Amino acid sequence: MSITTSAPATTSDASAPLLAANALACRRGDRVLFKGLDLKLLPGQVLWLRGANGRGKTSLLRLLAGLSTPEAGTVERRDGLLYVAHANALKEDLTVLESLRFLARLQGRDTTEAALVDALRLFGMASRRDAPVRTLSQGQRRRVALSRLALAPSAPVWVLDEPFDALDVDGIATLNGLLSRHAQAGGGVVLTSHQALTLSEPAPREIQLDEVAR
Ligand SMILES: Nc1ncnc2c1ncn2[C@@H]1O[C@H](COP(=O)(O)OP(=O)(O)OP(=O)(O)O)[C@@H](O)[C@H]1O
Repeated sequence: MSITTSAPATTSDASAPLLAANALACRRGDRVLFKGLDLKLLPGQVLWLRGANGRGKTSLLRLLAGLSTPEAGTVERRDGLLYVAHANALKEDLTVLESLRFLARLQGRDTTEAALVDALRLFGMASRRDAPVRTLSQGQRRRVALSRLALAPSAPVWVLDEPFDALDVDGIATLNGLLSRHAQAGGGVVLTSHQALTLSEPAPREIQLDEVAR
């Protein structure tokens, strides 16, 4: 069974998918969370993965990112994927700048300090570059974690778990702008969000995990 999407196909259907899940099944413990799940992410698309708490959104994102192995099915992805987990994975005792450098290196990126500061500036965090992470609010931590998205050149596929969590109105606008530019440049995004999206360009395609077979 295929998952359903709420928007019609886009004109980029002719392009090769950035990411494709085929007949995917996921088991956590003794429970099958979903099975027979098909999904394609085309260049220029933002997919909004929805579903009730515990339905398996994070589990699916981790499968798409190659961080866990499916019970059945396959995931095909182009080279270059950036995964931002729900947890910010920032070290409390590092500074903001050190944290972003560390995250960039985990991605295999050796980025100049100027580029790191530019990315922080986009999220309004450049002035806190020397502050220890432990002194930041939740929203500020989210901004630092998301600054990875602003490091150019970026991976074509972004997999983002609750990226809007804890962001204020300005932070949401900044992230929306980044998502739009990424899609316009031919990238693709799969994200989860319990809050309604305000992104309009491109209009996100909804994927309702509650409708997928267990
Ligand atoms: N390590 C684990 N071992 C066993 N079961 C797990 C494990 N991690 C998660 N689960 C279970 O898998 C199910 C799906 O969890 P997941 O985090 O993917 O859901 P979600 O849709 O992202 O939820 P939420 O909206 O609450 O973030 C849950 O019922 C959870 O209890």
